[in-house]
Amino acid sequence: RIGRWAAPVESLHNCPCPDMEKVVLVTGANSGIGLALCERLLTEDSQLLLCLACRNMKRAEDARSALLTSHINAHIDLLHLDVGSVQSVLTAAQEVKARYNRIDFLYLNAGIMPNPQVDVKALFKGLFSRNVINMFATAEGLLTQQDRLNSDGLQEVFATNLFGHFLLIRELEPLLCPGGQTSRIVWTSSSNARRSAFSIEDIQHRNGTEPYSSSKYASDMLSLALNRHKNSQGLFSSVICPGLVMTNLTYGILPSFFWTLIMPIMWLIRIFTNTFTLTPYNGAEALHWLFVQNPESLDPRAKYHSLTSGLGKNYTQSRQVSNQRPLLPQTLYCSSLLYVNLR
Ligand SMILES: NC(=O)C1=CN([C@@H]2O[C@H](COP(=O)(O)OP(=O)(O)OC[C@H]3O[C@@H](n4cnc5c(N)ncnc54)[C@H](OP(=O)(O)O)[C@@H]3O)[C@@H](O)[C@H]2O)C=CC1
Ligand SMILES: CC(C)=CCC[C@@H](C)[C@H]1CC[C@H]2C3=C(CC[C@]12C)[C@@]1(C)CCC(=O)C[C@@H]1CC3
Repeated sequence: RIGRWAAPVESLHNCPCPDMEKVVLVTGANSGIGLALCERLLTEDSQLLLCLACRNMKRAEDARSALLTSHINAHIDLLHLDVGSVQSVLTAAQEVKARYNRIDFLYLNAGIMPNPQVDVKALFKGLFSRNVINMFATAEGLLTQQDRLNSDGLQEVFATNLFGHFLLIRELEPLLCPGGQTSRIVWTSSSNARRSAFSIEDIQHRNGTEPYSSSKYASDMLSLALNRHKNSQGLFSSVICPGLVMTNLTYGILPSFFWTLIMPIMWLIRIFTNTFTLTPYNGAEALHWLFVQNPESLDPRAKYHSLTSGLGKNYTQSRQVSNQRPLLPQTLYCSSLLYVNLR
């Protein structure tokens, strides 16, 4: 399995899509940043074949209807995918292989942060420290989560944010870079990704209280490793950070009325950090920006940040992924392969 990447000719069948139409699959496409991305992609390219991969088909249908109101002739497919379930990923990948002959863009956007807790004491202490801007940009030291085991016996955050997506990539290998074309993978990571939250001895973050931060750091490292292994075959992986965005995920941290109350403060903070993108449209900036870039011009070690200035201007900035342990991407990649092959 490890050596399998190029598309066998016999897998190129039953394709409903004309040759020039880009096939784009987005996980977690029914709300927040994923849905905003879909809207922006359809505005950018009306010829797209867009596949919304979602765990809840009612929400997926609603998202498709919303997208079709502004893009009447858009080609939008739905796919049932619970990225946190091994069986669902395998079934969904089979379905994708039956429907399409290639994937041009795979946006790995679905993500969870279960039972988040804000450390109010650390927040107040941070407000009066020199580290205040960094604290607002990265939430360092502010957030913990309570993870649990899923029905596959994996930690839920690891399974959803990282492993399910890695398994999906592996299963979709035959559709990536067929016939020498390029394919792109884009991970929605986070400024909350922190090296110190990740341990190769505890990949699933069973024993800690920052599984979200850990899983996002791991996705940064996996993307690095994918680039090392697959760039020469035409597969390019990128990670983005959407900033702080008001979505269901953030409404799980603090209630929406509280966010509405402190909105003026957040606009003020935006002047100093630019990372308070706040709307899903703004947060999807880097995801959209990558769509229109030539992959060969991208830095494989970069993390692309969606930023919004105090005056509301959106832009994308690249910063280096922090990797102070050069062997980590490789080790994580091999460990993930092991997980996939042991499933
Ligand atoms: N909001 C923010 O400030 C930031 C968000 N991010 C990242 O952005 C990404 C999108 O999140 P955001 O838009 O904010 O939040 P949302 O909760 O609005 O979106 C998350 C999406 O992922 C889907 N999802 C969750 N679990 C699964 C699963 N097991 N299988 C399939 N789909 C699933 C959700 O589906 P459902 O509706 O069914 O729950 C939803 O569509 C996440 O990866 C998040 O970590 C990163 C940095 C900041
Ligand atoms: C006055 C004010 C803005 C109070 C809010 C304090 C905190 C709740 C936020 C400060 C920085 C935020 C942040 C996130 C969540 C909410 C904060 C901790 C994220 C962790 C959300 C998910 C991510 O992936 C990154 C975000 C970084 C910043």
